[in-house]
Amino acid sequence: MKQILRYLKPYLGKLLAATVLIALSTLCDLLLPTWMSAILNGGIAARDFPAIAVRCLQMLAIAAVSLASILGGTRLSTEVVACFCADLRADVFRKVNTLSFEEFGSLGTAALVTRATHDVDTVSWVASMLSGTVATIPMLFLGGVVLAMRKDVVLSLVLLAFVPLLTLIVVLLGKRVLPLWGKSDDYIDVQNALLRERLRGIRVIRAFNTEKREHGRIADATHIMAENIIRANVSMGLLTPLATLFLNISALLIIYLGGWRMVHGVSGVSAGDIFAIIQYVTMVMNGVIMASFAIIMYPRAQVAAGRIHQVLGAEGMGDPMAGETAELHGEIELQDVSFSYGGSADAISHISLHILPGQRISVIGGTGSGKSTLMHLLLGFRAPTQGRILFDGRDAAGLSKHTLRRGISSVLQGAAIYSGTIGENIRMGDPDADDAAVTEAARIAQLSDFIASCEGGLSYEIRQAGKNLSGGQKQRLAIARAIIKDAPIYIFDDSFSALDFLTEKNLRTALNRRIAGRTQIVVTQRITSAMSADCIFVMDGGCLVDSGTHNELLARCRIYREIYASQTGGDLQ
Ligand SMILES: Nc1ncnc2c1ncn2[C@@H]1O[C@H](COP(=O)(O)OP(=O)(O)OP(=O)(O)O)[C@@H](O)[C@H]1O
Repeated sequence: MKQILRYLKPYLGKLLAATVLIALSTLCDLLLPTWMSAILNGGIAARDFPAIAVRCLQMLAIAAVSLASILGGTRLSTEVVACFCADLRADVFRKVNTLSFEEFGSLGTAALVTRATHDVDTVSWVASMLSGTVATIPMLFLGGVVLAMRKDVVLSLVLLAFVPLLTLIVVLLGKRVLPLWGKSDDYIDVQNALLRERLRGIRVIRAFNTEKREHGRIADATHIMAENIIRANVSMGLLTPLATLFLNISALLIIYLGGWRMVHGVSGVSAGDIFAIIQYVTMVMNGVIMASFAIIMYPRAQVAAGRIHQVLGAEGMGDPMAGETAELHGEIELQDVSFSYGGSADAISHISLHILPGQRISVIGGTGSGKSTLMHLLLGFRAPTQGRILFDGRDAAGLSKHTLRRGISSVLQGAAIYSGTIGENIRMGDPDADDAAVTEAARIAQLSDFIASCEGGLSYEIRQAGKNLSGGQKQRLAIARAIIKDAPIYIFDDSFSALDFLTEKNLRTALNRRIAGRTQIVVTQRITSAMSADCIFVMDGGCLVDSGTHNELLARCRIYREIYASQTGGDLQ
């Protein structure tokens, strides 16, 4: 919690001002019953109208100060809480960007969304407490008790009976609802993950007509959460009626006892005093409810803070070589590289290869043979568990992430497209590119006709994740984004699979012209996409089984020949 509360530091001035203003408003509220009692005692009872008028004006002034200060205080407090949440969310998002793939895997995307939304909201309750109620609670409690006692000590003792009872009830309710809240909070991750996955795959669900079954699955998952929330809210719903009951009983007791003492002349308490004491008892009880509620809420906020800290405190990928700035020239060497995702088998096993600057490379292999994993290692997303990767003879471990990312332009499998315009999506590759450069990249990616057909051209709005684009349009847009970046190495991981033969041919011709002299690695399962490369690497079961030109491999590599035969219908040679 301490680390999370650090986010209030920039707003300490406003927080303090909010606290002072809200405290001032509470002070005014505490004065009002005394003034009212003075009107009843000194004005109404004495039939002194000028005194009544003066007191009324004074009360009006006090109420006006109270109103102005509560408005100002609430405004500041709201601002502090909103900024606190915004800063915390921004930091969670910033941290998420630096998480390693292992951390991503262990936390899960849905949980990360929950941390940045629901958990931040829960923790923001502490911020709002600190920027307001923190002063109100002791003032209501102490002020109420002292001012009530000043009127009549015996009548004020009613508080002694009801305050502990009310506290006990709130604490018991808290004990009951806290685990229920905890369970429903835990379930938010599960629910988010289910919803996210199902919404992403909504087309498949519709295509296979499984809406009913999926609906049932989500309903089952949310049912548990709903059950806990209902039970918690029903319990908490008891608080207001019980508090009102206690208030009414205590008011009756004060009136009864006060009336008895007044009639029997036991004390000099007046009707005005009895009225004021009832008001103060109400204030004290409100203070008690607020304090007890704070005691209940704090552990919940603490759990949320711990969950946020899971993200903020994560080690992240880090960059031990940050600050290092080398220029890559396109030479890549792998020396006995292996990589494991943590399972028993290596995803990549003892791979050694050498790529010269400017070479056009294809990596071909069956599904799951380790092609994408190999590309992720080159991009520095993961580090080899064994062996070395060298760029221009320099160990990649000695290069900064910045050097690697500036030196390699890539289209990853499943081309990610973002909401925004076509132009904005392409410019992600080079934010400084002018319209002419964007248009040229789009031309090479065979997107010109599509862009011309879109209303607004480059300004055409793409919906979230490219929902209004076809698979081939998404791939070409991602290719345009990679092309616009000027880099010595280009990686295309399964980036042409959604293109028809002619479009791929035209695109590859224009691409080869554009990036001639740069190292080009095309990962593919299609023989037609691989065969024109200077060198083809054949992968199988995480191993590099052979490498060479198309003709060399046809002549000597059984796996390559099988791939060739299966895709061209040609006989095995
Ligand atoms: N994040 C991951 N966690 C655990 N195992 C993984 C992960 N990603 C891939 N693998 C495993 O590593 C192996 C290689 O996967 P990879 O994605 O590199 O293959 P690929 O050749 O690119 O396959 P495809 O052509 O189907 O994309 C597979 O057995 C796969 O199950």
